[in-house]
Amino acid sequence: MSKLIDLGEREILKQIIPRFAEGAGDDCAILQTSGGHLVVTTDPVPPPAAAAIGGDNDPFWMGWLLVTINVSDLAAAGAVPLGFLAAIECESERTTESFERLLEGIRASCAAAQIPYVGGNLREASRLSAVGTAFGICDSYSPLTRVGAKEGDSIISIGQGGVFWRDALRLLDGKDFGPKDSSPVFKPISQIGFVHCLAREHLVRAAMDNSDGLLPSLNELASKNSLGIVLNLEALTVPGLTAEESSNAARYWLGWGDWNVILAVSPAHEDRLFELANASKASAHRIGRFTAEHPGLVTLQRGGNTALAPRLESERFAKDSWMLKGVGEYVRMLKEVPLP
Ligand SMILES: Nc1ncnc2c1ncn2[C@@H]1O[C@H](COP(=O)(O)OP(=O)(O)O)[C@@H](O)[C@H]1O
Ligand SMILES: Cc1ncc(C[n+]2csc(CCOP(=O)(O)OP(=O)(O)O)c2C)c(N)n1
Ligand SMILES: [Mg+2]
Repeated sequence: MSKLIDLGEREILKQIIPRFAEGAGDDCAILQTSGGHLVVTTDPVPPPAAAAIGGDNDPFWMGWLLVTINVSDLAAAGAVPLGFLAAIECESERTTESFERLLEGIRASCAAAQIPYVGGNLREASRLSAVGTAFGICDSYSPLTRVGAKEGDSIISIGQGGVFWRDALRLLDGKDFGPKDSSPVFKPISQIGFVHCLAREHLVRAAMDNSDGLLPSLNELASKNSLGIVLNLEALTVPGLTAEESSNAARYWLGWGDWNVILAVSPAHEDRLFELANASKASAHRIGRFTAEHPGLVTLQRGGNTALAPRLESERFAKDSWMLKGVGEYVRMLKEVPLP
């Protein structure tokens, strides 16, 4: 009898789930209604980096992250947010003050994402955990999915990369990283405010959020679209780096934590996309392109040097998952993966 760990999360989602659920396999479920497409997603919150890396156990950060994780999937679908629900399990001995900090985090993150916090569930348990559900709508246009990229399309990140690991590594080294309120280590922000503007104008061929990290997301896009991807490491710049840090800029982009949406965009639509991004003060970066060569694979390029992208997975139910060993193992991998 085989076990889930023999398959790993990706194979479970590929081989088992589709036999039971319709339409699984994208960032959101999509339901057609008379008023457009309803877009729905649900995800639990892991131990927030605020605690795991920042050593700050205020439940506010967990509430904040719960919303960002879910809303980021809505952003990837190009949806406009409609409502958020939180199913919370909590110890009966927890103070009301601590419980309210969790709710304050949810409320503040919902306000930042402009999504109303409209309900959820509450029951007692031996430890605090929460699962979010977010609803959105694409009224007069189709939701974005991971499939649809064409050879020659540009890969554009909506959202700045690398800031999470710039700050996280400073924190782990005991250095100053600025105010908690403006760092994605504590207050990660999704791209929900902007991606729908692009979807509405049909400027995007495929999209996915980078919640598992940039490299796994690019691998998934390459695989789902049967195309190769070339990631241009020189395009992966990070603001505010010291001279010492600047040689690691590309590396900082590769891990999870920045909550960006990665797009496939026809070169014909790029000018309009950057025009809209400027007008909305959204951050957009052309970081690579889709190719017909090496379908399913991601190649890293720096000048004339190229190399196959290393494995930097956050796969659940996997024997080699860093999640079994803790975030320190991920930090080690991120610092050590060989790059051209
Ligand atoms: N228990 C489940 N039942 C049905 N579909 C599922 C289940 N777990 C995951 N899926 C589907 O598999 C896909 C991938 O899930 P997941 O990795 O959680 O996506 P994301 O990383 O965007 O949160 C999604 O389409 C999701 O709806
Ligand atoms: C502030 C913060 N940012 C990022 C992380 C890391 N992180 C949060 S959710 C997640 C897994 C991916 O999330 P999602 O794709 O939404 O869920 P899943 O695929 O596990 O269902 C990771 C690696 C963290 N723990 N804390
Ligand atoms: Mg999920």
